[in-house]
Amino acid sequence: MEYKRILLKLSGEALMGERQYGIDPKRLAEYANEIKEVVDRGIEVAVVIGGGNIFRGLSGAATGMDRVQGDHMGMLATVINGLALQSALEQKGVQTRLQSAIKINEVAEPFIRRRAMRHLEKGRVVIFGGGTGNPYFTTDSAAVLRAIEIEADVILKGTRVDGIYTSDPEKDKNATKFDTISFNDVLRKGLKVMDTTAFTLSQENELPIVVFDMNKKGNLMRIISGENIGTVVNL
Ligand SMILES: Nc1ncnc2c1ncn2[C@@H]1O[C@H](COP(=O)(O)OP(=O)(O)OP(=O)(O)O)[C@@H](O)[C@H]1O
Ligand SMILES: O=c1ccn([C@@H]2O[C@H](COP(=O)(O)O)[C@@H](O)[C@H]2O)c(=O)[nH]1
Repeated sequence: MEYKRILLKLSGEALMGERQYGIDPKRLAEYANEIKEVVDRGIEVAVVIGGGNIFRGLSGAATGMDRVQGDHMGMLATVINGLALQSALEQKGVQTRLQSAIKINEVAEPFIRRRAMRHLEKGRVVIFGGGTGNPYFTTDSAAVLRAIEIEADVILKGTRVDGIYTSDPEKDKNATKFDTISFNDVLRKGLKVMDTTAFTLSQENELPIVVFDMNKKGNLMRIISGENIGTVVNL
């Protein structure tokens, strides 16, 4: 299928590059290049970015912090990453808007669906920060929610693994990769590459997801050009 409007989910953790914490400017610039290539092709691009390189609510809860408080910190972390990506894209001459699900008006526009769609029509990259704006969710769920709202053709989940495997490939070296898999199979087999809420929402709205390795140069453009890389999750 030829994509006109995509929702790209970027992992916050991947932004660390070789570091243990925070943002690697080299990795950020690489991601900006990948996105620019696609924008220059006339594809409308929205981005949801994670916050795992800075803070996750669950990690906070594990050390005794109130979960909701931790989730608020996690959502703020995604805004920080959104600002960094915005800056990296603008350095390359790509027009962008950052919209946040939590009000932080001095630094980002509030999320307004119609406005986001208008930005996309004008060729601006719209970065959605703040996740869904609610605790107990993840940015994977935010990615699916925003993709449905803006009527994206597909969710491209760019991560550090090259697709969905029979089990976590970072833990099991015998794991094998799926080229395609149904939502039902992902859920039945309990595959963990995205959370269940995100997969279920995508399935109910018949929105396909492609999981692919974002750290390999040119991969985003390969998907746009119709190459079969990564794993396609469909009905
Ligand atoms: N069956 C599986 N196939 C592929 N990857 C899997 C599987 N099970 C678990 N994973 C793990 O899922 C992760 C992919 O998710 P991703 O990199 O987006 O992390 P994330 O926690 O969502 O990032 P962030 O929170 O920083 O945005 C990989 O680290 C991979 O090891
Ligand atoms: O809708 C949301 C999205 C995110 N959070 C919190 O932010 C962190 C970082 O997001 P990741 O998806 O893990 O990258 C997440 O751990 C949550 O604590 C949220 O509360 N609501």
